[in-house]
Amino acid sequence: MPQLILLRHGQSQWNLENRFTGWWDVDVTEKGIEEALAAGQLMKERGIDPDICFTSLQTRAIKTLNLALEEMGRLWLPVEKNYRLNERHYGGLTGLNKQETRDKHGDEQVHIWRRSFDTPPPPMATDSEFQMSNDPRYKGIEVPATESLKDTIVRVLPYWKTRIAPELQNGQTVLISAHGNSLRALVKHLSNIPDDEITGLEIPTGQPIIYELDDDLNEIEHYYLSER
Ligand SMILES: O=C(O)[C@@H](CO)OP(=O)(O)O
Repeated sequence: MPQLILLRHGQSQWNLENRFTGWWDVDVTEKGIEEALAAGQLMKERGIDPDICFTSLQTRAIKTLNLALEEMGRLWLPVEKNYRLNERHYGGLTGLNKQETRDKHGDEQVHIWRRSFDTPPPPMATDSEFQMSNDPRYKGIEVPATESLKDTIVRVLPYWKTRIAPELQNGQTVLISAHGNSLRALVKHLSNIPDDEITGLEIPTGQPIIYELDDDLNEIEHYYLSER
């Protein structure tokens, strides 16, 4: 039966500083490194044995994957990186402190920006210091100015359908190292979660989530590996 492992990157520098991050490329912290190593150790202990891995174009997810794979003795596994697994683009909020933004705009407005299904944050200015449009990794890709969770789902799902699902259907065990919102997109799809419920799901950093799937990739069950 196909098995899928979802892993959110370990704590990032801007998770620690409580700043809106999105497509800005921050590294993992010391704690994030420890979380990634612990995730790898846990997967190794429990006999989780991926055949192929997918990740985003962002350092925090790539590094988490590499640290976990090293711990598992699996640095040699094939890894495919794609911007479609990136975090949701946080638009003009990128770089701002989440608490300061609440103090300025109110809890309700910030909650809408963070957790509404289809209301995107204000767009990022073209001359923002956090603009990623000219970053070489996004050559040929239209970097969004902002994204809602709905927009993120629209970008993630075609990649799931064309690249990831076929690997699972071929009997490969797949490990995906990604981000809070790109993983929400996948979890929503896999577990059939309604629009108004998925925004309430908080995915912890560095905790492998196992999806056991049937041959049509319908969920049989899912669980946090640490809880089994
Ligand atoms: O800042 C971000 O990019 C994300 C993930 O850390 O935050 P949020 O919890 O608001 O989706």
